[in-house]
Amino acid sequence: MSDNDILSRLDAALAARREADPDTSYTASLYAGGVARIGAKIREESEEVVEAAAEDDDVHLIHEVADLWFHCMVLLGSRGLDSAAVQAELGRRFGVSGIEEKAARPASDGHE
Ligand SMILES: N=c1c2ncn([C@@H]3O[C@H](COP(=O)(O)OP(=O)(O)OP(=O)(O)O)[C@@H](O)[C@H]3O)c2ncn1[C@@H]1O[C@H](COP(=O)(O)O)[C@@H](O)[C@H]1O
Repeated sequence: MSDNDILSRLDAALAARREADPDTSYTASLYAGGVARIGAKIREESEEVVEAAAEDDDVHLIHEVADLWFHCMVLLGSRGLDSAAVQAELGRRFGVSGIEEKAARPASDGHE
């Protein structure tokens, strides 16, 4: 099994946690707190990623990015989505220059 399979395995685990007890599942406790709680964790973990990036400790950086990915996956799970949807979007973008893609966006596109 490749390391990439961990994302789909984790997707399945996170989906199963929708029925779990928040007292025994960290994921279920995040779901119970909704976007406010999950979003707060994503902000916190994002900050920790940036702080780790300023250090010369690759293991710490990888640990913090894993925390951030995990909490983003929980956010997707809370909406009934999963990492496969994000991988599909990255696949759609693959090979398209970010500079060219942004220049081709319609003027009405609200994304920055
Ligand atoms: N991959 C993860 C995972 N990554 C991080 N975390 C938790 O995320 C939390 C992060 O907490 P904190 O912010 O307090 O910790 P921190 O920011 O790393 O702390 P410091 O860096 O400041 O020391 C910790 O409780 C971690 O255990 C995770 N919790 C669960 N999973 C996966 O989710 C599955 C389901 O977990 P449960 O829902 O708990 O059963 C597990 O089997 C795992 O596969």
